[in-house]
Amino acid sequence: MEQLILASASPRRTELLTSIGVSFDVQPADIDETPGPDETAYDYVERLAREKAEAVALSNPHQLVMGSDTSVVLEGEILGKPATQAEARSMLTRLSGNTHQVMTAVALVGKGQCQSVVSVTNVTFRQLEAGEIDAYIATGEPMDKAGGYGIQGLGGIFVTDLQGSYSAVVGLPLQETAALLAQAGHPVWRNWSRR
Ligand SMILES: Cc1cn([C@H]2C[C@H](O)[C@@H](COP(=O)(O)OP(=O)(O)OP(=O)(O)O)O2)c(=O)[nH]c1=O
Repeated sequence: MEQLILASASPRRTELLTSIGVSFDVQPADIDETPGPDETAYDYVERLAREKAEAVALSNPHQLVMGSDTSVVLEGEILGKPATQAEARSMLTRLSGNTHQVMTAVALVGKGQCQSVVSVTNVTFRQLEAGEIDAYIATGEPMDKAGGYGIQGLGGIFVTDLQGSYSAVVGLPLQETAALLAQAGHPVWRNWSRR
């Protein structure tokens, strides 16, 4: 198959895509991530995933390129990666005791075409104590993650319920990603070997 390029700087996405037996190159995309004035969170993550893939496809026209975006959405509001510790504190305080959505889009660009999917997962946090929020921020874990937490790390102790795709919360919905690749004529299982 044509070489697949993952247009992402996220170490979680590299790990997740590797875990389903796909081989690929990594080429992060640098795009403007400002939401449009009336853009819904759903449309926003889909557009960003597509624009990341398209940006990298420009210089790799004969390759398949995958882009993805994850946003945490609370009452319709997009919470991206916190820029400061104060912003992380404010996000975690708002997520405390509430249910939010994690929206992760994946887009696959090849031969001038783009296919995309959006996965929506409901995640519920218990009430968080102010002291534990501060201790969590001091670990550094929130800073490169949408919504200011990592479910796969220390942040896992905040989660009381999850409805949807765990892998999508970490950064890439595995079922949907494999389905996109299969649709493009590259079922992931063709590369599987004994392990
Ligand atoms: C909610 C949540 C997000 N995240 C991460 C996944 C993504 O890496 C990040 C969301 O930011 P993104 O902007 O989607 O991705 P990124 O900037 O890390 O990488 P790129 O745009 O180059 O693909 O948050 C977790 O690792 N665990 C979680 O529980």
